[in-house]
Amino acid sequence: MSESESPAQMPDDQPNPVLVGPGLKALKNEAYTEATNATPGVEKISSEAPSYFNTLPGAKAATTDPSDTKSQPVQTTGRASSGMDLLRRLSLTSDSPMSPDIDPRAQHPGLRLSGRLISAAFCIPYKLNFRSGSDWTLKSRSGTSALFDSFAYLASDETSWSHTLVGWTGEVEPDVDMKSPLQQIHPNSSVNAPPAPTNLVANQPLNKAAAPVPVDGTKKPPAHPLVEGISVTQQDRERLDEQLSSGRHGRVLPVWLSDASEEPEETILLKDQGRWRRYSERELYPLLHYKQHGPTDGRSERRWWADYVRLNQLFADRIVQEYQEGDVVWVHDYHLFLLPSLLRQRIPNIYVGFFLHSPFPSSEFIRCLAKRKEILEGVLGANMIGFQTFSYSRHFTSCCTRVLGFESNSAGVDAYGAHVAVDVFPIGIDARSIQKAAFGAPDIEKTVLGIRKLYAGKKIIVGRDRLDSVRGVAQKLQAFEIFLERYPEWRDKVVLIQVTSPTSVEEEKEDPDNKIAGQISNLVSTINGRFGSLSFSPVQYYPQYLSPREYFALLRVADVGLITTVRDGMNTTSLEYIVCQQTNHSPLILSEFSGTAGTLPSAIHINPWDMVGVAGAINQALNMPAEQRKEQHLKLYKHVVTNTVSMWSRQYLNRLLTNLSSFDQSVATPALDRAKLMKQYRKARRRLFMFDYDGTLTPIVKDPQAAIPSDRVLRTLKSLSADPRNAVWIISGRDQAFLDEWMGHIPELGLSAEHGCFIRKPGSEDWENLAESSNMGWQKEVVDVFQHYTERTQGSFIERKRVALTWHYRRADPEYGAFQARECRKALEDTVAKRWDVEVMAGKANLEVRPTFVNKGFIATRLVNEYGTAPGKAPEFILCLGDDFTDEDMFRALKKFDLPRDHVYSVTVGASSKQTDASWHLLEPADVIGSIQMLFSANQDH
Ligand SMILES: O=P(O)(O)OC[C@H]1O[C@@H](O)[C@H](O)[C@@H](O)[C@@H]1O
Repeated sequence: MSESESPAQMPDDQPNPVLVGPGLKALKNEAYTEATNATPGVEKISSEAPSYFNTLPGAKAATTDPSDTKSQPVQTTGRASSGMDLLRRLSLTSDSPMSPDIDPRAQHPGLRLSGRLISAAFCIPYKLNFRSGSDWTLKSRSGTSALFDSFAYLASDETSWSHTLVGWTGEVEPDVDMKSPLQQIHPNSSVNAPPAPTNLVANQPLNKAAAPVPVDGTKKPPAHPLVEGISVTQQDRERLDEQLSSGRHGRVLPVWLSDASEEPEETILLKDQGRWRRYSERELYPLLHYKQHGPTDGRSERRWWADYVRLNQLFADRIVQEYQEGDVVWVHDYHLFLLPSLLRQRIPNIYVGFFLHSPFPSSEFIRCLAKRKEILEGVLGANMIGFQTFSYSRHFTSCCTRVLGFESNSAGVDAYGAHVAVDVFPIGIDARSIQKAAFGAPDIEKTVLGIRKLYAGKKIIVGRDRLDSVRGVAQKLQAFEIFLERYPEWRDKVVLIQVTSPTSVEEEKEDPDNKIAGQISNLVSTINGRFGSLSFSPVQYYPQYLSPREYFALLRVADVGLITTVRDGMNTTSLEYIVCQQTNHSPLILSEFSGTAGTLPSAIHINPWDMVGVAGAINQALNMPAEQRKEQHLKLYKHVVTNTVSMWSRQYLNRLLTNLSSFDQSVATPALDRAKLMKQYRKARRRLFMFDYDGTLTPIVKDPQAAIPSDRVLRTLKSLSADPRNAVWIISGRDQAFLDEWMGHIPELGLSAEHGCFIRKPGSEDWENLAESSNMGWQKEVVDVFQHYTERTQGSFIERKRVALTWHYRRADPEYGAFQARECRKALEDTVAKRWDVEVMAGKANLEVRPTFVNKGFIATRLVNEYGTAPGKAPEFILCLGDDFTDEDMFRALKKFDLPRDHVYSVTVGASSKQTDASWHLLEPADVIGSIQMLFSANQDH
């Protein structure tokens, strides 16, 4: 995720774990994240420094304790609102709690909600240190701070949800004396040792790592627990469950990722723990950020994929164990793309939302992914998918159309007949706690003064990024060099303080050459060599984690905030910077490639690839008059404090529930009950089968002529129709020639062509034309319209049948084809359909026109009527299967007969959430044949 890593930015060896043992003791100075939503037993930081509001002239102190979440906004007087009034009000309202949510159960009575919300995120908000048999050590996990704040909000009294967070434990680390000597120096050394930290203010190395390691030559070196694996017993796991349940994020259920087979074993061995992130962080993360790999033999990728599937399955298992009817599940981010579908397979009516925190690129990138189908289908199991910006959502819907052939528009995707809503929710931050940390944390004023003193007389440009190639640090340095070149008046008067924390990207972490780090340090040396002197270096580069205090102090002292990311889902650093600038009003230079850009139009937007443009923007920002800075900051600030992370959570959930209410999910179609079907099949002596062809007996393929029946299908139909008790019909939109050619050799089959225009009875070779008497004058007009669109839609073509006409766009560009089909349909409905009695039908990547008086429902009715409907005459077993809109006519026709319910099985092929008149569903054509073979072989046994 592309949120900033604050507030927990310290490296793991910082001596300030947030939570230690079951007592959940928080250390005062670093635990600001714990301050707003105090957990019993967790000590709060005190906030003595004046809040922004209190520092404003004439402002009335709202409360004495800014951490008091029950504080109320101050009422402003009746005079006209000045900018300052607004700021004052915003400053306070952002800090005051929102009124508790209205209970979603009251708002959406039709949904039968339980009031419980299960969030699924890749990792729990803590890093775990483990020693068998004793308490776990829990530290705040860095990164995705906004998301963790959202969980805290959902678990707080401010909402009526009962919240449970399900997440992976993350890489469990052994407690310090279980580690190898190497591990004791750099706890991260299995991954990438952090550089020796330096103190930002004193600029002195704190190099603890330089201490010599005592070596006892008489002892065998200890086994490396991260290599050998860590064994965690059932009791250890239970102890952790207990420790986790009392934090500010509410109930936290850890997912244990291991190779243990089905049932969780008594003792779990955690080994090569990094493997669980490999597929998502090596394959998905780069691609989502527009980076493509070179070709490989694909072996490693297959292994990573297997782990990715297992990871998602283990999450599904954990959630299913926890699930109660009416629960809402909210899945976060690309590590869990498969989870929505895995959940839906097991709980068809489940309410699931998904939110992607990273960018979603153009389909041109996604289509390069070997598992593109699985990934898209996985996430389409959700009822609603949220994105940070409109362009990401647009890319997603377009991808579903291009890669999966699903119809989509900006409101959502029709996946197997189910509507999956797609919407945009730019994430915010917890402005209130940032404000408190930046202005109220102990010693922060000292740190601010320290930095100012260090760079007295200089303008300070601040950059804080992760060292991923997509964060644009190299672009920033290059632009800064050009700035110093083109604007010599600023030399010696400006310093760029650039802080980078280690990359979070698996692939880059393990790059032995550390290319990006090398590139950055070369650029820093070049700039300092060119423009520095013995006493001053214009780039101060800190490759290290910062403590929250240093981080916020840095954002406060900045004269310019500079963000040049080349891809970023959101970029919450920019939002935190705005909160920290409430007294200075320093401008923000923001890359147009960050998700935040769309919501912050008052920042100075730059294209990070245009170095000269960025250099100009730096000059503009440094020269900006105070009044303009204030005015721009006011607008930015207003956005940040009104669009907080709590607001984001609420909006997402409200929209999800509204969508669920409008597409009645409670009527999800159940999977065909095969046992029931078989029972009735065995009992019945008169049985009627009606099969659609395309999409039911064969999968939909690019070229309609290539959709020929497989041997398995033909054998099944032959065997089924050989039983004299069975009447078996194919009721298709296909023409007689096609049906004759591929199924005509089975004499016992009944055939109906062109959506009911023709029928060929079992045992006969002649076709009856039911549309004989109708005037076909409409055909020429339809062909003319089709022709018009064929000429303008590359890859489309017309299929002329005897009566019905079909325009196919399956081989055209999917989005353009769908667009043209809509236009074509409108043109037909406005002209031909007004003059003639014909129906225009949208099929799967086609448009069909046929006379209105015949349809598949008419044939179904006729076939049932041929038996007669009186008891003893009517068929005792009817199985009718179809996949598309035209087959719904059959399902509707069957509903009109007054036959016993367990005698009639109407089955749609597609998702359970499809809007259909069928009573049952099967997922795909292979399941249709499987179910029929089951009946047939069962019958042979009897
Ligand atoms: O009704 P079915 O069997 O699903 O067929 C629908 C359409 O499928 C297309 O593939 C055929 O080219 C059309 O001619 C046909 O009408």
